[in-house]
Amino acid sequence: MIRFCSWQRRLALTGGIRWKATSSRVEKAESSVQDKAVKPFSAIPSPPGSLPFIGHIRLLKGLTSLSELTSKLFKDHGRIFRFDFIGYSSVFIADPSAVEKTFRHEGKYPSRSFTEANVDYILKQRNDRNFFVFQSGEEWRDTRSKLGKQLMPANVYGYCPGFNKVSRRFIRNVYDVQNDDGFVEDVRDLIRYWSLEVAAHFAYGADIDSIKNKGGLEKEFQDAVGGLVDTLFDLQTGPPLYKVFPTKAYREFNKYLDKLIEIGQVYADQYTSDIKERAAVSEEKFHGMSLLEQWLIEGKMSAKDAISHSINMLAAGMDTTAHTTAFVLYTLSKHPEVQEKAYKQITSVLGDDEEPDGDSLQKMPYLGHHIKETQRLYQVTPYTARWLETDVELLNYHIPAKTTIFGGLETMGQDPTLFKDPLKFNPDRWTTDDIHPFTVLPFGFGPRGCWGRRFAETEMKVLLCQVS
Ligand code: HEM
Repeated sequence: MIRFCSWQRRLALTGGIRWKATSSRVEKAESSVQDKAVKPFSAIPSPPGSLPFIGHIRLLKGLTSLSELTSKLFKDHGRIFRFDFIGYSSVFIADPSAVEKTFRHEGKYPSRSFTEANVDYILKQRNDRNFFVFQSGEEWRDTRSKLGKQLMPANVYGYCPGFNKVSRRFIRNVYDVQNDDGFVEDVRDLIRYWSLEVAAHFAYGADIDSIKNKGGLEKEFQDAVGGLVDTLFDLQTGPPLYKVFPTKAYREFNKYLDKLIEIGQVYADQYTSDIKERAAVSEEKFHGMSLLEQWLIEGKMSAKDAISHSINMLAAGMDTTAHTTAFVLYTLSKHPEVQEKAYKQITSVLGDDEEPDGDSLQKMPYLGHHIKETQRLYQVTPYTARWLETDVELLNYHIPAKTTIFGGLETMGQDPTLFKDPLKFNPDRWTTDDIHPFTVLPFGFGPRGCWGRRFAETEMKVLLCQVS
């Protein structure tokens, strides 16, 4: 097994803020639940100093991680607090039953937040509304229904041979950067290459060697995805001045999106040129074909839409999976007992030189528990988000319709009232402990939940098998 150094300090970029609930916080939360009278929205605890229209915007100044701020606010206010921001109020909750209730009220067209409308506005200006993650209402529902078939287990498992190949290449790359003592200092770039290569495999059927192609399209793609995510953050957390003039964030968002579309088109031209000849395929052959090929062959959407959705999958799956995988390897390196258990399970299912496929992966539940436990402590997104069309009552407070409700995943994942010994890394808790299902939701929930969950979990399990 490859030995990884522990890189906790350097990797704790977005999550990993640890704190212990103080008794006053828990008491405060419990007392509010015990008081049965429903209180008005204005009574929800909130940081002081909210100004007209801009609200608490001053608290965002100089912030590099929103979760840093919200962890503090949960500590200060308990399980629910209100945050005012450019004319809107959002509510943050750290209670699994309240998170569940929010999802149960999400309606036919779940929406993540009012900021979706901001992105929708920009896409309308571009006359470019076929990006799945940003779609809403009937348009979103229609797209999602057209993409259902590709999520079937047989289809996802059909990519295992490609995932194995890319994972073997990752290991070879890791060996290349090992030091004389057999340790690897920093594998973040290699993990990002791996996640781009697996995503390019299922999205386009591309076989990319990022190290060999250094400086090529892959690097441009990664930079564009990173840039897009950063500008999205700026667009969503600043006043919508781009409606008045093209702000820097607005121009950059468009620049990165144009770049992604350009690269998607290059991949599409390169890897689907023989699509017409392959149009008559049996169901069995269909599995294992790239997403783009399948969508083009199915013909339920235009080629332009199919290309946009394939870029969307690549972009949505790349950094999320890389981040999670970095921490999966980190927790593996930190906990020899976890390595041992994973190794035993893998070798009890796979023979020498045998590679994992859908059947064998299903016989390795421990790998799933290891991933889930990693996600409990090291979240990609520290919140779930929903914007409801109807009023709802949460934790004895009235929440009016059209309020964004954020579920504090990071806070709940480390809450000692929800997890025994919460800072202990223990994958076995997922078989033994009684855990509320809405406490750890790294992929969100429901019809608007992560489209690529099965892809991500399969890729990571294949990598774990290859690493052992
Ligand atoms: C460990 C890796 C990943 C994590 C942690 C993750 C997490 C998430 C989360 C939290 C959401 C929002 C869900 C909600 O609002 O309920 C989401 C949405 C989405 N994810 Fe992932 N994701 C991962 C990998 C992937 C991959 C590999 C793909 C593509 C194959 C993908 C495609 C999407 C898409 C398209 C959406 C938007 C779905 C919609 O709006 O209907 N994700 N993801």
